[in-house]
Amino acid sequence: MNLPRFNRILLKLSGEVLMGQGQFGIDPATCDRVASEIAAAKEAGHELCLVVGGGNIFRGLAGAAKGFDRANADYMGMLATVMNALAVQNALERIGVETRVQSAIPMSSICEPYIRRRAVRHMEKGRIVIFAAGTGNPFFTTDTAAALRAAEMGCDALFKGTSVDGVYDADPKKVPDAKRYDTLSFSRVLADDLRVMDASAVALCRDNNIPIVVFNIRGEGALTSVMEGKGVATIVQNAV
Ligand SMILES: Nc1ncnc2c1ncn2[C@@H]1O[C@H](COP(=O)(O)OP(=O)(O)OP(=O)(O)O)[C@@H](O)[C@H]1O
Ligand SMILES: O=c1ccn([C@@H]2O[C@H](COP(=O)(O)O)[C@@H](O)[C@H]2O)c(=O)[nH]1
Repeated sequence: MNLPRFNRILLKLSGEVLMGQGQFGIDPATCDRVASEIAAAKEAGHELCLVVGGGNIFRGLAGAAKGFDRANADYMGMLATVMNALAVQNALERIGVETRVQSAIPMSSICEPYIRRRAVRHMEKGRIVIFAAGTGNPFFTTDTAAALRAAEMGCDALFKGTSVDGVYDADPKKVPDAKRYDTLSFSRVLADDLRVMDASAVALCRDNNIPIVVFNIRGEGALTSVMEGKGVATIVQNAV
């Protein structure tokens, strides 16, 4: 599909994708591949910031289902996103891309605390800012953190790099003949309860008029082609 060219982009990287072919944890080769595609997007003139998920390590809801206190489990999930952020930072810096990690939960020995104006300044200097620890609050996810940071950083679009190639009329992992959309409106996603992203994240993007591009980031070159406005993706935006 043809996507408009977006200048400042928040890329939400699924934690699960960082597992590569594994079942858990962080695959260094996958981090390297994603990093080189991010570097190519930067070279092509995009301004980028990242929010990294934690699903490859720990999800609060899954922890709560096993008996952990929900808020505690969510804090564990947020800590998982910090590990992923450091892994992605490492991969980017190995290929010469300047980065800063900012965490919504201050941990000053490891990274900077989240300070919006400082993050904006880093971006103006051409650094890629990696936002860790989600929103810093339990009962949220990194999708909502991505929408929040996209709004705060004045991004033109939120790209959700995940393990499905767009938004379907039902979960394609459960319904094999689900139909994929090329474009659809925020209100349709919410009304039809399409769960590729949290409703709170979708509503935040709708209210701030930030289009969401959902694409599969697992394939070699997937990020590059979607950044170039090609490839398979679904764009969710306000009805025109
Ligand atoms: N209508 C739908 N269209 C597309 N995907 C859907 C839909 N409903 C549910 N999904 C599911 O949403 C998932 C993507 O979102 P999810 O929140 O699980 O992961 P993520 O945010 O990419 O990663 P992580 O939690 O690992 O950081 C897909 O794997 C897909 O199975
Ligand atoms: O703002 C936030 C963001 C995340 N969490 C917790 O972290 C995990 C991992 O994030 P994913 O979005 O699932 O990748 C999430 O399951 C929550 O438990 C949070 O509490 N607040």
